[in-house]
Amino acid sequence: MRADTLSEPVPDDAPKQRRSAGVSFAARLAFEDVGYRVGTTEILKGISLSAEPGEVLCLLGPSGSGKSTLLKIAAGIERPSFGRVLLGDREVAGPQRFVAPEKRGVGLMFQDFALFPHMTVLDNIRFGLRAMDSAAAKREAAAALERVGLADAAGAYPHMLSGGEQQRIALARALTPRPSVLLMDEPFSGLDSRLKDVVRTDTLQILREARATAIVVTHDAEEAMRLGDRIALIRDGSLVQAGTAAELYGRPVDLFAAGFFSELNVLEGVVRGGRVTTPLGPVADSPSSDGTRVTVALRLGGLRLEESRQGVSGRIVARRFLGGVDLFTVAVEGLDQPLRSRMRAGLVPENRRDVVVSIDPRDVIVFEKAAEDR
Ligand SMILES: Nc1ncnc2c1ncn2[C@@H]1O[C@H](COP(=O)(O)OP(=O)(O)OP(=O)(O)O)[C@@H](O)[C@H]1O
Repeated sequence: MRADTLSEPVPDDAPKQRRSAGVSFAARLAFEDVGYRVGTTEILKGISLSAEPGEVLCLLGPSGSGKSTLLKIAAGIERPSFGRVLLGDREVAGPQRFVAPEKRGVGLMFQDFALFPHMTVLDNIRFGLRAMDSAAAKREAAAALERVGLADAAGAYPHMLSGGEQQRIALARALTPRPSVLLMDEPFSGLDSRLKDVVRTDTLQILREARATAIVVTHDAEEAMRLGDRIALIRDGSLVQAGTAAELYGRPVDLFAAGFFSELNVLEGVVRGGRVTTPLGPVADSPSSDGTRVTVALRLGGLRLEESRQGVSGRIVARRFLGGVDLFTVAVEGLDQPLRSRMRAGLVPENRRDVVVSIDPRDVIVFEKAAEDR
């Protein structure tokens, strides 16, 4: 695992309160129409996006969508083929300008955050403060260790620490030189799921205390929702949608965005008399004209299986107990594919096969065909 910082070290005469408060000079980082090509392959296709000072922005997308490349462009590890990157008011990459990574004052924390195995924890953190006089660097590093709750580990070597502790050391190391922006690529991917939750929560708290601007790459929508003040969803090198978790979950721009945040049933529908009609009956209002064909996404939690209410008949063909919920597969007349439903565990009796299917309108998202085809 590797932790690195590309920040310029804090000068010796830095104000004392910076040391004790652990506050960085958070900056805005903006991508303006950033593109990246390798040969004729367009890896990033003109991305405009910014992280505001003190904000945690998550870059979310499937594997190969270009998230890491965008982060490397922010760091200065890659040069954009076109467009600009601004750090505060300063252009750090553009057609006529390229600021080297070590001159940008950004901190990096990548998935392989490799602490130096032959150095103690304290020395690992001091490494990022090489230009500082030794006593000041030691004080600074000790304060950083305290901030991440590992003051007692100063003399330990990395192999003596758990994965989560190593991750916190790496975070301390990246933050100690007070980067104006911290760039993190899948920082929790090496941790098991239980530890991940704890370390993620700790990390968010440390970022808040440091008031750092952070850009975090992840392919996990839940992680992005937990961490990000805003989320930028990327697919095939393009920005699909940026906004808060609630905006992306509640008003996804297309089926891809909707599917990234929830498991869905997808149905065909058509507008008749101001209502979207499907084989499950009318599911939503629509301002579109009669005959407009639409795609209906239905979150699994919004499909209820009941005994006696009026509605469309279905037959349970499979059922799985998942702890707090049961997952059902239900065949419904008029639909080629069975539907899936998630219900609170135990609500549907074990021996029930025939059910009536009803829909919670809050879990219905309608896309006109043009949006779906985007
Ligand atoms: N220097 C390069 N030469 C050729 N292809 C590249 C280069 N850099 C990136 N790519 C390709 O660009 C695409 C985007 O890569 P990138 O690592 O940015 O994706 P990602 O979204 O971070 O994926 P992951 O989550 O798997 O790391 C991939 O298909 C990758 O193979």
